Amino acid sequence: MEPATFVLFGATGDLAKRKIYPALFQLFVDQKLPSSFSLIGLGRRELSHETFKSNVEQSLITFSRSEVKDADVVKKFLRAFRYHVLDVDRKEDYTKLLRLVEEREEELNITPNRMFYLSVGPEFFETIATNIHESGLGSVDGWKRLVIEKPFGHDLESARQLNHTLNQAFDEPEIYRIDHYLGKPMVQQMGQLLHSALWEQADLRTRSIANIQISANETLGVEERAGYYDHTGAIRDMFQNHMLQLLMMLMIELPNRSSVDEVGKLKRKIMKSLMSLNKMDITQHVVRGQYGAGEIKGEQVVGYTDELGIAVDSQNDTFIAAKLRVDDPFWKDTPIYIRTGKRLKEKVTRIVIEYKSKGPLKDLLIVEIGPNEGIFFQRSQSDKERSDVEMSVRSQLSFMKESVKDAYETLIHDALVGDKTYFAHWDEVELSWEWVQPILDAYQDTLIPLHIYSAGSYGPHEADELLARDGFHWWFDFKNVSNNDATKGDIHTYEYNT
Ligand SMILES: NC(=O)C1=CN([C@@H]2O[C@H](COP(=O)(O)OP(=O)(O)OC[C@H]3O[C@@H](n4cnc5c(N)ncnc54)[C@H](OP(=O)(O)O)[C@@H]3O)[C@@H](O)[C@H]2O)C=CC1
Ligand SMILES: O=C1O[C@H](COP(=O)(O)O)[C@@H](O)[C@H](O)[C@H]1O
Repeated sequence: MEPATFVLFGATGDLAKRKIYPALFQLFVDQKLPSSFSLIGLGRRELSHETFKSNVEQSLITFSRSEVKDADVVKKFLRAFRYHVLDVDRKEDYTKLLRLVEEREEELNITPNRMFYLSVGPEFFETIATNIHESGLGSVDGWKRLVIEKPFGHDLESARQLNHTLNQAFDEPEIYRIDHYLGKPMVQQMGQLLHSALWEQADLRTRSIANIQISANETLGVEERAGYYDHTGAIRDMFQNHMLQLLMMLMIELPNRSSVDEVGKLKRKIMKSLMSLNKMDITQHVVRGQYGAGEIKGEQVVGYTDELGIAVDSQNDTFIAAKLRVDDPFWKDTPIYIRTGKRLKEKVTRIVIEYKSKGPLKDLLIVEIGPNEGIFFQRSQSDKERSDVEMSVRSQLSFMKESVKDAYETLIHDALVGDKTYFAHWDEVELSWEWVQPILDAYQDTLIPLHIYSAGSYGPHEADELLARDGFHWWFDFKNVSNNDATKGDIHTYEYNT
């Protein structure tokens, strides 16, 4: 792998501690970092190199997925780390940063390949990109790359504006937009696993699909992110990016497997084929919710507007469900239902493909993305009550060979080797915003009611009606789900109702 300097904006922040350092450490342990590697952490607070390193070490102890046992390994890893004080608005800080980066490149005798990772608030993205360009940090003989965290814009217009500014400093092939759902092992292996599953259940290959359901249900509430979340909501936080990416990743695999080289092109085609919603459709096809007080895993939790930092009269959405249609011969009769929300009954990200059938037995292909992973075939009796799911057969068709990797490990590694396959490309991002924008406008004009749902439920019952109108129901909204501690990854035991 080519040598590289990793310039990390936001090195003292939450994401760096929880995700970026543990991922880099794991890559180091797995010998997947360049042999000549330098990291320069940036933040406003004054820290010595040593204090910075010891903070990073602490974050490894707390968040690393493999136990940090060998002090020598950590010490070797931290040798690459330096800290530099930088305020994103102060141009002179970038000039000093350039000197430090060049010094380190000379010291290590490495080609100036620079990866700028923006783990800071989105309000800083444009300023930083511009200053990288103007300071000369981006004028390199080697490669330069910009890794950018979400959210990418607040709406269609701001996303276009942001992209325009970034393009003054970086070309599109140099911009790596992280969508951590694309780094999830199950999402990356979905194509391969789905096709081996369809090999086993060969008749499904030719059967028509009745509907598709994509759910990303969370038990967590807004946590400490009130400032961000209260003007973002479920639609911008999850739907516009992660949920639409899941949809694209699924649809490029059905009905036939596509070549990996074509991923970008196919995703664009899919987004273009999504039928856009007019005002009337939106009121009928989109359900918006906000959690009220309730009980999660036996504990009482407060409603959204009683959360710290949230306005008491906030009209922000913590839940969205939508019905999508695709203008394509294969998909034209197949509704796609997507939902995501906070403070729901269980933590699960799952895709259910329900096949058309004449009798009461329904054939389902289930892609479990997290916290459980695998592809299952299930033949189920479906009764009028949505939760009355009688499990007659459930067989695991495909499973992950390597399932423990964190999305950030994969994505940071891909960015270091210059593989953009699992990053969100501008066209997809723009098309996603284009699709979502009429819903944002409808929210703004209060055309869609905000339904309050009890924490610990599966969301507002209007989300059930969305499917019931078409003769369907959400699969696996179980009556009883016992979860263990969410912080340990939300492992469940399901109690099927028979
Ligand atoms: N945390 C998470 O779980 C996730 C975060 N993200 C995204 O990642 C990004 C970072 O989030 P997170 O780590 O949570 O945020 P934090 O608020 O925890 O950290 C922000 C970082 O930005 C630095 N910073 C703030 N203002 C300035 C400034 N004027 N000049 C230079 N540095 C500054 C802070 O350093 P200092 O205070 O030292 O200046 C700190 O290191 C955001 O875009 C967020 O949306 C995406 C997915 C999940
Ligand atoms: O990006 C985000 O994702 C998380 C959910 O991620 P998951 O990997 O646990 O499914 C969500 O909680 C957060 O609000 C959002 O910003």
